[in-house]
Amino acid sequence: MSTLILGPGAVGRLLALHLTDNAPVTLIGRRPLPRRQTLITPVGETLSREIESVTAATLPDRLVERADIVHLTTKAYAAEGAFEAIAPRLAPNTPLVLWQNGYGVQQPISAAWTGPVLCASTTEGVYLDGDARVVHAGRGQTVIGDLAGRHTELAGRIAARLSAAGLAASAVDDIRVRLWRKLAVNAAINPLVARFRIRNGQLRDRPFRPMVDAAIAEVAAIMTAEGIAAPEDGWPSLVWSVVSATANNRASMLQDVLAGRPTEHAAILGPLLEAARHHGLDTPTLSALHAGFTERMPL
Ligand SMILES: NC(=O)C1=CN([C@@H]2O[C@H](COP(=O)(O)OP(=O)(O)OC[C@H]3O[C@@H](n4cnc5c(N)ncnc54)[C@H](OP(=O)(O)O)[C@@H]3O)[C@@H](O)[C@H]2O)C=CC1
Ligand SMILES: CC(C)(CO)C(=O)C(=O)O
Repeated sequence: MSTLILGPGAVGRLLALHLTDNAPVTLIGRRPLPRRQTLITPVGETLSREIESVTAATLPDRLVERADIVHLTTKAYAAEGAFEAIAPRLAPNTPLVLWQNGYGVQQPISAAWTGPVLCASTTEGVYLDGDARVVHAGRGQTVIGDLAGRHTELAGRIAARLSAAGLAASAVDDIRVRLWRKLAVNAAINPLVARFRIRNGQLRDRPFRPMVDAAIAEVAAIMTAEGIAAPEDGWPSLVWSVVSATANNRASMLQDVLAGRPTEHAAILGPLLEAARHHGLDTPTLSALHAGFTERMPL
């Protein structure tokens, strides 16, 4: 049996380099990658492995036939298109794990795919350094579950496989809540730091602090309406503690903007705005941030 990893970016290669010692792994990307891939661990050690890399067009039948799991590790905006390119060739009961941030692809792909669809939410921190190196900047935790709570045992097996490979993971029965909570924090931080091209910690200063507070208030109202319980100390405390803990970070959305790549604003702000519309809530701050990404309007 073998593992297919669709989307050979930072998360995809982190998984590949950890899982390859226990089972054959293939990376599927948009272009061939060097076979020899190197991981820089959080303590600065290097670990190199030979990993087969193909594209959807060159993916051989022998690998599709043997695949017992697909990890989908593209950005949210690319996930559905990437999966559609290989889905017709997979056995219809092949388990799929979605690693995207936000809540943009989890529902449509869960509804469309015939096999079990698990969602992963991770706090691992990882980035690419060229085509042959991936830097594991910070260890995190991954939680895995499916939206309907029908595949708990499978989620447990996948989490155990990841943990055995060195990536701490556990199965959960409330993955929807976990994804929304992460989205809530990302929505209060990422669009603002990307819009103003600042590090996370600068949000604590004027003129940004009131903007974060306004975003948090809107996010909190949406979470309440969606039935997502607030964290014990409240949303402001959670968001400001993440800002402090990541003060020196250039958040992922800012890195995308600086690199001229598309951002994941639709997967992060989109579901919040849709929920706000559904519940009749006003979202001037989140709407202006969303419009800034989609229409290039001033905030
Ligand atoms: N990096 C991190 O620390 C964390 C990331 N996440 C989430 O994980 C997801 C992946 O992030 P990350 O790994 O950083 O993103 P990257 O941009 O590093 O990787 C995405 C990969 O997907 C590839 N890709 C795009 N389209 C296709 C396609 N049609 N077929 C196959 N491959 C494709 C890209 O290829 P190409 O090089 O050709 O563009 C790239 O290799 C995101 O949703 C992110 O928010 C969550 C927590 C932490
Ligand atoms: C929490 C935060 C904002 C840390 O930078 C993050 O998850 C990201 O960069 O996407």
